[in-house]
Amino acid sequence: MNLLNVINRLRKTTNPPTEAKSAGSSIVHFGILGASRIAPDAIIKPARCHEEVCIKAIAARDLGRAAKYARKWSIPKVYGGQGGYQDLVNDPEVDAVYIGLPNSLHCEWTIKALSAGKHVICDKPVANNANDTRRMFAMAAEKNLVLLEAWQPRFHPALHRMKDIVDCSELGSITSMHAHFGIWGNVMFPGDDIRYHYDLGGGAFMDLGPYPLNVMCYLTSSNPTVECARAICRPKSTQVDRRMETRLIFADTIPATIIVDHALEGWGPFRLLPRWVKITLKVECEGGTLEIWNYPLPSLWHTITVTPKRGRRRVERCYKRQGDRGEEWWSAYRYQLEAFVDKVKRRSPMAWRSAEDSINAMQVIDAVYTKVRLINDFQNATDAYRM
Ligand SMILES: NC(=O)C1=CN([C@@H]2O[C@H](COP(=O)(O)OP(=O)(O)OC[C@H]3O[C@@H](n4cnc5c(N)ncnc54)[C@H](OP(=O)(O)O)[C@@H]3O)[C@@H](O)[C@H]2O)C=CC1
Ligand SMILES: O=C1OC[C@@H](O)[C@H](O)[C@H]1O
Repeated sequence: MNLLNVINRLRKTTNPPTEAKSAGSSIVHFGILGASRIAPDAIIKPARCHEEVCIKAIAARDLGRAAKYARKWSIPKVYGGQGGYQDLVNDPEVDAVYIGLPNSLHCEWTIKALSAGKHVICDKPVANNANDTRRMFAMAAEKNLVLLEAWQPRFHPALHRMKDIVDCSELGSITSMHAHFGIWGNVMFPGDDIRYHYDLGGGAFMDLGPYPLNVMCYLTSSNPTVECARAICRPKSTQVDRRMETRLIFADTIPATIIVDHALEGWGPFRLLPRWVKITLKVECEGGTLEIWNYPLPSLWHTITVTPKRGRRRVERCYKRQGDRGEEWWSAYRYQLEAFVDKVKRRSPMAWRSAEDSINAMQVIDAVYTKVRLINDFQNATDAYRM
């Protein structure tokens, strides 16, 4: 590992080069709903370096905000005001819609986009609950359109490498798993952030839980039952979890713990020293342990540490797999876009997150909230969008 190479890779990951676009009709034109913070990383920059993708339009609730965002990111069409989102969804020049709205709006706008005949990438968690998730994917299937929950680590080679290590005989069967995803939310997000509002589908487990949960489902090729859960709510809230601790059982026998936290404790004397993030995942196996650091954003930097009971400990990194498409500097979002376009074009993607993956994960999220009795009048939201 050479520091200059790492810096060069990171520079391209965060600011990718612009690819020449392929001829007209083969391009997938995207519209973006919401001038969100995540859209540049999730779709705008990946589109820049995908020869078959162009960003055609942006819609924001406020036209001025949409126009400013469009200027910043060189997006040709702008929609705003009360009907702005629907106007974008109706635009005949838009083939696919990226949804980076608050969680409580994912179902409504996915259904509206699918109804207008658009393919959809909807950010994680794909909905507020499993019922809505089922309806969204049923409609995508009925309309023969692609719907993808944007949980981007699933597309990154680092996770594929982990899965290979688990599936080969080197460490034997998994015996338990432990994950922690905590962030210093007070500094990273404003006090009125969407993550802190019950009505917008907020909560630490809604926001951070999908990462460790989905990795564990992927590694074990199974869905867990929820044994117990404990929530600590945000100050002055009885509905929005600041921290959630859960115990799950995968494949009937594998115990797992997941802790997510939007207000990570500090460290050192009196825990006064700040800590930005805590992202650990440890997989205990009969023949040793497997750990990954930075499973949420592996394209920035990650380590996969393999510690066999017999044999030497080693540290691996995997940004591109031999024989697969991709570049070392591709972000997980770029790998995700590659797969999405492959699906839209009826080609075989290198990896995929299926409807079942998303529905099953949402069922677990529902079950966690039910355990801590924070659930939930989310289900009521369903009626408003019933077709
Ligand atoms: N996959 C990933 O790596 C990540 C995924 N996410 C997911 O992306 C989504 C958006 O997150 P993030 O970009 O951080 O959020 P932001 O708050 O930056 O963006 C949310 C957007 O939603 C729109 N919006 C519509 N209705 C409302 C409302 N009532 N209140 C607030 N905003 C509203 C706003 O758009 P407008 O411009 O129209 O006002 C705003 O731009 C979430 O689902 C989150 O879980 C977030 C971070 C990382
Ligand atoms: O998806 C996400 O990933 C990173 C987190 O910091 C953020 O809260 C979340 O929305």
